[in-house]
Parts: sequence; C-alpha cells; structure tokens
Amino acid sequence: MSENILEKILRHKREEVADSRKRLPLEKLKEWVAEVPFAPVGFGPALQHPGEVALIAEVKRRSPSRGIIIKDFNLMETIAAYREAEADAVSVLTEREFFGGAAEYLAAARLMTRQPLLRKDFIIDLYQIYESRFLGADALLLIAGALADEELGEFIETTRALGMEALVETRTPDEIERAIAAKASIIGINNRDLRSFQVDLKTTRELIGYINKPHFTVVSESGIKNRTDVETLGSYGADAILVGESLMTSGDLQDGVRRFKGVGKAMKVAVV
Ligand SMILES: O=C(O)c1ccccc1NCC(=O)[C@H](O)[C@H](O)COP(=O)(O)O
Repeated sequence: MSENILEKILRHKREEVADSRKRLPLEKLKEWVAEVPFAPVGFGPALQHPGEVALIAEVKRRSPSRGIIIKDFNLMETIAAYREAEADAVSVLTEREFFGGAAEYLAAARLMTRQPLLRKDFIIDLYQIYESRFLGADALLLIAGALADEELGEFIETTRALGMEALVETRTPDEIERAIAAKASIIGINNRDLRSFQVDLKTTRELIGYINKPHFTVVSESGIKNRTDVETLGSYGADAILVGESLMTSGDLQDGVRRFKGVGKAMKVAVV
C-alpha cells in the first residue's frame, strides 16, 4: 500500500531530526534552553474566553492540500497584522519541506509579539520539544495519530516541564481517549482527513461529545472559511478555532482576523 501524506511527512521528519541531533546534540541544546531568559506565556488561558470562541491565527505559506497558498508572503507583515488585530494566539508552521515554513519564522515571531505562540510542526522526538522552547514557543502541536501512547504521555509531560502547553490533535474517538489518558488538557479536533484532504466541520460536532468539556479546552482545526463556520463551531461548543488558509488568502489580514473574532460559543457538557 502506498504511503499517505502524514506517513511521508513523518518519514522526512525522522531524517531531519536525526540530522539536527548530529549538528547540535540534545545535551548541548538542553544547555541552551536553560539559558533562555524568558518564560512562556499562557496559551491555554488565551483560548478560554467566557462565552466567546477564541482565534488561533496561523502563518501558513503552502500546504500539501492546496500547494502555494500565498505568493507574496511577508512574515513580518503577517505577524504584525495578527498582533494589531489581536488574534488570541498565533500558530507558526515551522515545517519546511511540505509547508514552506521555517524554524526562523517562530524565532522572528517571538521577537515581534507577546501573543502566545504555537509551534506547528510534526513532533516525533523529544529533541523537537526542547528546540521549540529554544525558538520561543509557548505551546506545540502533538498529533495523537502520529505518536504511540507512551510517547504522547512523555511528550506532554516534557512540554509542561519546560513551561509550555501541548495542543493534542485528534481525528477519532479512540484518539480522544488516548489524549485524555495521556493527560492532555487542550484537545484539537482536526476537520481535515489527512488521507483524502476532505474537510468536514461535522467532525467537530461528532467528536466534541467525547470530551468532558468543563475540564478541557477544545480547538476546532482546519477548513474554517467564514464567520458562519465559526458560529456553527461555537454552537457545537468549540472553545477556539485554528485558521490558516482563509486568513492567509483574505487579502487583508487584520480585517480577516476581526471577521473570525467575537463569535459566541455554547457551554457544552459531556455527552459520553
Ligand atoms: O493543510 C494541509 O494540507 C495539511 C496536510 C497534511 C497534514 C497537515 C495539514 N495541515 C496542518 C493543519 O493543521 C492546518 O494548517 C491548520 O489546521 C489550519 O488549517 P486551514 O485553516 O484549513 O489552513
């Protein structure tokens, strides 16, 4: 059977991390991390507005599903716009090969804003968690489907030990169960099927019932196009949304952010 896109990305990532470990061994990286002079800012609290859906605005140049998203990409303008329009948090894609991102984008964003920063990459090794802290991340993405149970638990623990928070991305009830067992507190529901690239916001509606809402923060991810979508997701009880492509192609980033903000959310309780 041929490799799906996630498997392809993960294979590439393993090679990349092996390379990084050779260039800068983990022990050395840990020494550098110990010298970082600032503490992470709260990503989780930024996503919890009473009665309102919070926005994580993503810096995204390219993607496997869309190819090039924005031709005249300007990192500084993008970060400045997300800052001025007061996105609740900013997600920076650092994956280079498939998304056209860069670790340097995150480091630059750290210099430009005090908003909570999410490192969006494919984390498969503890090394990348230390690297994320060194680059200035406040939070990082962990994809439940890409990690074994022990890894998920260990990675969440290490992320917290370094003062950051983990957004644990899920696609199925089983992955939600695994995320909860691994002590995740922020759970992402990805509306995009990474095999077919089909997007369906009903994924959030279906899966949110498996999460005992008052105890977790739920982020609906991918395929969110407009304010009506945010209203729909808010009515399902999502605490926050993660938006990349629709913002990057909006033509006016600040206006784009404002259009996704200020939408009410339902206070959902557990169904399962
Ligand atoms: O976006 C993709 O094509 C993609 C393909 C394979 C793995 C991950 C992918 N996206 C990562 C993301 O999680 C999205 O960038 C994020 O949820 C924002 O999605 P969107 O608003 O649809 O750009």
